[in-house]
Formats: sequence, structure tokens, C-alpha cells
Amino acid sequence: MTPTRRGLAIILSSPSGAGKSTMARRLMTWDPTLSFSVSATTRPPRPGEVEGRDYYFVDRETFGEWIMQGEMLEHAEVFGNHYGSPKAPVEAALAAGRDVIFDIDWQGTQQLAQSAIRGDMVSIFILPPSIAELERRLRSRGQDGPDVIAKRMAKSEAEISHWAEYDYVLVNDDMDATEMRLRTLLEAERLKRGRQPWLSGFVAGLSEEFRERETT
Ligand SMILES: Nc1nc2c(ncn2[C@@H]2O[C@H](COP(=O)(O)OP(=O)(O)O)[C@@H](O)[C@H]2O)c(=O)[nH]1
Ligand SMILES: Nc1ncnc2c1ncn2[C@@H]1O[C@H](COP(=O)(O)OP(=O)(O)O)[C@@H](O)[C@H]1O
Repeated sequence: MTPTRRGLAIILSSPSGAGKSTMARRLMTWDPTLSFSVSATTRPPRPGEVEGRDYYFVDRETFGEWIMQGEMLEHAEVFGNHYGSPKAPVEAALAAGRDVIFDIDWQGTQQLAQSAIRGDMVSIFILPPSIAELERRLRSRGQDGPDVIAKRMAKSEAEISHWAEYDYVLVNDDMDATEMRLRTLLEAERLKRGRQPWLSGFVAGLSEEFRERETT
């Protein structure tokens, strides 16, 4: 069956540690039809990260080749490593009508806003409730050493300075509340673009209920 609509690109950005990966995971549990754009990176895997699920971990040479071959939708250097979104899986998902979540920085977001998918994208910036809490979250994640954490904290002000370039900005104070805000936002964006396939079935059910009332 030919899909009637293209999928929506949903961009999540934030300073490191504000909670965007957590929110991306929660949204995908809530709506399993969401697809995740698995980025390629030259940074080493963290404990527990899985190749092909969290990232494609590649060396600099391979990363450079992918760019040369035009296989990246966007790419950027962040914290001294290269990161980029492989084009083919994203295009396949969007063409099949699946919405795709991106966990990328402001540089990648700017590039996507100039790309062919710009008409079908919504960008969301996630702020921490405070800088002290941001640092606490980076430490409590327990996956980076003090030098890496210091580097990320040092870059967070510059990352935050791009907040106004996004369609929406959320403060991630309470996890459940932030997830609910994201769900509402996504539902509203889908509705706005006629992307709520379940609704026609739901309204058909209401009509059925009317008919049943008329006959009783
Ligand atoms: N432009 C771009 N940025 C990315 C991509 N993948 C990850 N990033 C960003 O790179 C930064 C570092 O990511 P990561 O090393 O996973 O650290 P974390 O943000 O602390 O979990 C974050 O701001 C990510 O959003 C990508 O494919 N493209
Ligand atoms: N609202 C929140 N309150 C408390 N801790 C949070 C909240 N959101 C995320 N965290 C925790 O903060 C840490 C960093 O979150 P993560 O999603 O990895 O951030 P990012 O992907 O933005 O770097 C994780 O340990 C996560 O469980």
C-alpha cells in the first residue's frame, strides 16, 4: 500500500546531560511506530552502548568516506569527535510514513533545516532546570570521566545559546512531566499535518454509537 503521507523528522537537542536520550527512549516506548535515526560517531562506545542501536561506532577514515560518498544527511564535530546522521535509513523510514527521532546538536539541526526534509521537521530544544542539576545528571549517569564531564559542561553554555532557533523549548525538570509535554507536542504536530490515522477510526466509532442510540 502506498503511504499517503511522509513521516515527520523530530529533532531533539540539548546540552549534554539535559536528558534528550532518555526522552527519545521514552517516546519510542510510548509509540513503537517511531523510528530512531542511529547516528555514526568516531567517539568510543560507553559501557552498555550497543553498536547499531545507540550509534554506529566508526573510525575517522570510514566517517570521512561516508561523507565523501554523500551518505550523510548532516554531520558535525562535537566535543572533538565527529557525529553524523546516515541518509538511507532516514529516507526509507520517512518515505514509509514513519516519524523519525533525531538526537543531534544545533549544527546538525541547522543543516537539516536547509535540507530536503525541512518541510517535514519539528525541532525541540531541551533545557536543564539549572546548571547545577545539569552537572549532577552528567555525574550521576556515571559513564564519563571527570575530564569528559568538564569538557561537556564547558560547552553547555554555547549549546544553550541556540535555543531560540528551535520550534519548541522545554525545561526538563520532572521526567514524567517532560515526557507528557513531548507527547502532547507530537500529537499536536501530527494533528496539524493530518497525521493521526487512528482518529478517523475513532470518529467512525462515535458515528456508530450515534446510530446505535437512534435504533434503541
Ligand atoms: N550533528 C549531529 N550531532 C549529533 C549526532 N549524534 C549525536 N550528536 C550530538 O553530539 C553530542 C554528544 O553526544 P553523545 O556523545 O552521545 O553525548 P551525550 O549528549 O552526553 O549523550 C550531543 O549533543 C548529541 O546530540 C549526529 O548524528 N549529528
Ligand atoms: N528530568 C530528569 N530528572 C532527573 N534525572 C534525569 C532527568 N532526565 C534525565 N535524567 C538523567 O540524567 C542523565 C543524563 O540524561 P541523558 O538522557 O543521558 O542526557 P543527554 O542524552 O541529553 O546527554 C541520565 O542519568 C538520566 O537518567
